[in-house]
Amino acid sequence: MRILLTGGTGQVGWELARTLMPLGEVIAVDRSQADLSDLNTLKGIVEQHQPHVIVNPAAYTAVDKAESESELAFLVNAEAPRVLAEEANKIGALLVHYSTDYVFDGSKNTPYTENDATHPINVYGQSKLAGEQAIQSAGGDYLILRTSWVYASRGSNFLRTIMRLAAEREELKIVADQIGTPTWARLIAEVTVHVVRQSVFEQQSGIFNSNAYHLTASGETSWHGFAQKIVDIVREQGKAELKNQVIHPIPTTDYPLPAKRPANSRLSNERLEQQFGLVMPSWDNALRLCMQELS
Ligand SMILES: NC(=O)C1=CN([C@@H]2O[C@H](COP(=O)(O)OP(=O)(O)OC[C@H]3O[C@@H](n4cnc5c(N)ncnc54)[C@H](OP(=O)(O)O)[C@@H]3O)[C@@H](O)[C@H]2O)C=CC1
Ligand SMILES: Cc1cn([C@H]2C[C@H](O)[C@@H](COP(=O)(O)OP(=O)(O)O[C@H]3O[C@@H](C)C(=O)[C@@H](O)[C@H]3O)O2)c(=O)[nH]c1=O
Ligand SMILES: [Mg+2]
Repeated sequence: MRILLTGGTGQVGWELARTLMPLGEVIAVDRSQADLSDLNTLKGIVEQHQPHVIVNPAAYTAVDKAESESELAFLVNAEAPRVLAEEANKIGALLVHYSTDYVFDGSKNTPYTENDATHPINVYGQSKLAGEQAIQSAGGDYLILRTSWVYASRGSNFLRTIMRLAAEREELKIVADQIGTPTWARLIAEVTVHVVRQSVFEQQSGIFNSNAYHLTASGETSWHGFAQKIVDIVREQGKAELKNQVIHPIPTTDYPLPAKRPANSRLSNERLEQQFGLVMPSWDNALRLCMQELS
C-alpha cells in the first residue's frame, strides 16, 4: 500500500510519519514539495504517486491570524482538500482528513455529535467546515476526523506555551469558561492507523462507508484546567523549578483575541469507538505520557 502524507512537519503529521510506517510505503511531502496553496502542483503530486491512501493533516491552524488572512486560510483548508478529494476520487484512493471542534459555535450544553448542526464563529472554523463540505461533495471515499485542542512534545501548542510562560512568570491568567478536551497528537496518529487499516479492508470488501468521526481523548476540562494540570504534572515529575506558580481562572472577556472561540468544544467519540472498536484514554493520562518525553 502507498500512502501520501502531507504536513509531516506539523504536530499530527510528524507522529503520522512514524505510526503509518507499518501499513506500507509512506510518501511524505512537505511545503517545499507540495505547497497547499499551489493547487496545480498538489494535483500533480497525487497524479505522480497514485497513492492508495492520502492522509492530510496539513492545515492553516493560526486561529487569530486567519481573521485577517481568510483568503489563504480558505485556500489551504478548503480548496486544497477539495483538490485532494477530487484526485482521490479519480484513482479510487481513500482520503483521510482532519477537522476541528471549531466548526461548532459552542452553544450546546453537552458534547457535540457528528449529527449536530455546524455553525463556526471564526474564519479558521469556517475554512475547515468548507474543507469538510468540499470533500463530501467530491464523491470519493473519505474519513473526516474532527479533533480538538491538539498538543505534542514538539511544535507550537498550548502545552509548550504554558511550560514557557510558567518558567517566566509567577502568575498566569487562563480562561476558565471555554471547555473541551486536550488531545495528544500521537493518540490521533495511532487511532488513524487503526481506522485506515479497517477502512482499507472494508473498501476492498466493498462495504466501506465514508463518514465523519469525532476523535479526541476522553473527559473534559477548561483551558485553565489544562494549564493547571500541566503545572501539576511538572511538579509531580520534579523536573523544573516550578514551585509557586499561581494559575488564575479568568473569563474569556478578560482575554480579548481577534478570533472568537466556542464556549463548549466537547466532542462525543461514541461513533468512532463503536465503528472501530476503540476506547479513548482520558486526556490527563495521555498528557502525563506526553510530558514524560519533554526534556
Ligand atoms: N492544533 C490544534 O489544536 C487542532 C488541529 N486540528 C486539525 O488537525 C490537523 C493537524 O493539525 P496540527 O498537526 O496541530 O497542525 P500544525 O499547525 O502543527 O501543523 C500544520 C502543518 O500544515 C503545514 N502547512 C500549513 N500551511 C501549508 C501550506 N500552505 N502548504 C503546505 N503545508 C502547509 C505545516 O507546514 P510548515 O511546517 O511548513 O508550516 C505543518 O506541517 C489540521 O487539520 C488541524 O486543522 C483540529 C483541532 C485542533
Ligand atoms: C497563552 C494563553 C492563552 N489563553 C487562552 C486563549 C484561548 O482561549 C485559549 C487557548 O489558546 P490557543 O491560542 O492555544 O488556542 P487556539 O489556537 O484557539 O486553539 C485551537 O487551535 C485550533 C487549530 C483548533 O482546531 C482548536 O481545537 C484549538 O486547539 O487559552 C489564556 O487565557 N491565557 C494565556 O496566557
Ligand atoms: Mg493556536
